[in-house]
Amino acid sequence: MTLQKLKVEPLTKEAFASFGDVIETDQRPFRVINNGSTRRYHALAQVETAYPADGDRAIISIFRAQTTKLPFTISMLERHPLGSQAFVPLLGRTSLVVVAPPTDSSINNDKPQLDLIRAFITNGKQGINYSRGTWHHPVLAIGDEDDEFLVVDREGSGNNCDEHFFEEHEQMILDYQS
Ligand SMILES: NC(=O)N[C@@H](O)C(=O)O
Ligand code: NI
Repeated sequence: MTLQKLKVEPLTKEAFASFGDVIETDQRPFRVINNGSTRRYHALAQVETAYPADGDRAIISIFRAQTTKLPFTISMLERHPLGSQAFVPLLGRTSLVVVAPPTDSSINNDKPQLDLIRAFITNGKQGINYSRGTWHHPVLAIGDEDDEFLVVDREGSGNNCDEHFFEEHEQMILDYQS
């Protein structure tokens, strides 16, 4: 059985719009602050939490991710129905991002739409913020050694991680040569 190979696209704000935000400074507006010494690239992304009145909190973590050996089989995607999740590279390395648009978590057997799954390569300076409910593969570091990301996501009550495992014939191959 030949699995579909995902086309890897360069990450851009426009291409990623239905999945979330790209956190970057290239071509972005800024405010000059601190007596002219600093550019503030303001509100590049919004942290979403489902139940702020019930104590949902936005938290900041660091993920040290082992490198993913390519080619890699995408056998599952996950989503966070109760909040957004942002990954910002700390070591300036490129990484791969595999996403599908959010779907209606209120219906049974809700799952990613196979034909809408897309793969992106970051430029090493770009971070991403998955919108609440965006299907995505867990972090995919592809450098020669472990990578590190600053992660901003939601802490609170309830299940905030749905996983969907594909049928074997639905799995996809992810590969990338720089
Ligand atoms: N589970 C967890 O904290 N990490 C994943 O959500 C991920 O997207 O890597
Ligand atoms: Ni996640």
